Amino acid sequence: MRLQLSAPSTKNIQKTIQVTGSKSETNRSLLLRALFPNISIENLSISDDGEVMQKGLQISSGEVDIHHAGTAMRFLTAYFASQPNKEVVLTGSQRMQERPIQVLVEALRSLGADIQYVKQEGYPPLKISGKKLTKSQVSLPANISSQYISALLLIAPSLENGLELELVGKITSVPYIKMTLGLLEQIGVDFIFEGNKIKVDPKEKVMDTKLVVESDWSSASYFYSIAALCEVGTKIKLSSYKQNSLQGDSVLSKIYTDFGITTTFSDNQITLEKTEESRQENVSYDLSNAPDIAQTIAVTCLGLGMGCHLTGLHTLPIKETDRLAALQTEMSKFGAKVAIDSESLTLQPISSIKSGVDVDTYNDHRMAMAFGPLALKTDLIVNDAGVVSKSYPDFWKDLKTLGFGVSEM
Ligand SMILES: O=C(O)C1=C[C@@H](OP(=O)(O)O)[C@@H](O)[C@H](O)C1
Ligand SMILES: C=C(OP(=O)(O)O)C(=O)O
Repeated sequence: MRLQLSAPSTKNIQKTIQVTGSKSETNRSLLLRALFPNISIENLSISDDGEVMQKGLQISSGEVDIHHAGTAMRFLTAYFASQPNKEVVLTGSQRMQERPIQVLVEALRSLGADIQYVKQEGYPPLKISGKKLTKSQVSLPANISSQYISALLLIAPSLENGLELELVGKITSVPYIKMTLGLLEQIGVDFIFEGNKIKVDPKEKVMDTKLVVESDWSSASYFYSIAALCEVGTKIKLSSYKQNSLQGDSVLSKIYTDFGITTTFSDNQITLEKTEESRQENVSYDLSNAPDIAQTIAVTCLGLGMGCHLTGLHTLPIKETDRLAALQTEMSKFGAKVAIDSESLTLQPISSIKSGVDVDTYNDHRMAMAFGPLALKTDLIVNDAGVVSKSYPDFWKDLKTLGFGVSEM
């Protein structure tokens, strides 16, 4: 699907949008419910990643294909490895077969798991023969992906001796680890997280517990970007959000004050209001705790003619695409000057951007969604726009609700 995007007739938007549940909270909650059946879940993410996780958890033998879903790949690897009587081949899209998983496989093997690489050493697909894991101490690098750590933490309470993790190196994407621990806390699991050690106690049964998934903050980022590119007075309300979020991307409410956006929380809703024009020429952020909003922020800056220096982006090259390279290529099409290295991106301020650009999306939902708001500044085309279904299938429909021109070519 190739979409032509154009600006709404008014840049003073006053609308309300219901955003689907967080895919990160959803896929954790689903795994916990598979281990502890008296958990119930509300506001599940309606998305490809949530769907493949639900399907994967129902399978006991044969092939499980999780497409592009990183969390499903990592969480299900730990799940199947710890389930006696289950034997599966866990596979995914071509890109998933290029996303590393060795750290998790090594950690699980050190606990006694039986996991074989089907094709290339260190990468999916994996042949997993589930076993009862009785060892309880594991050490693993923490600087590549926090999902390996969350995967181990999620199965930890179901192991007969619990689990003690030693995290080696600088811990990346820390809020996602805290999100996992936050959910364990909600189901009554005891743990200690001190320095580079996490200890999780075993738990045989949990009380009847309802996990209510908050809507997705990474998805909210595109509305922050839209509000920032609109006129002062714009108000966009999003449901269902709360002030004490488990999601690290809720840092958006602070970051976007630099772009003139004030966030107010009330009755499960946030209101994003553009209260002033941004007065800064350059901004800089360390996004090692919030990697998924890097693309949004970079494109907001491009639209506002601002420069930015984003650091802590060392995980971006191994996500749905190499996001640093993809951002550089696509922003350059608009006339931007963008420099990247292995962990940062620098955008120079520019006074005007080119129109009629064809944005390529590289099978990455966030490439499509990050560039969408730029239609407020210039007409553009988004190629393979259906990729948004990974986390936010209604994204284009919701853009139409805000008044954007969205037409298939
Ligand atoms: O645990 C999670 O739900 C996630 C962790 C992050 O990955 P890394 O830890 O690999 O940075 C994030 O980018 C991803 O979208 C979701
Ligand atoms: C990196 C992402 O997802 P995952 O790693 O779960 O595929 C994302 O949604 O931005």
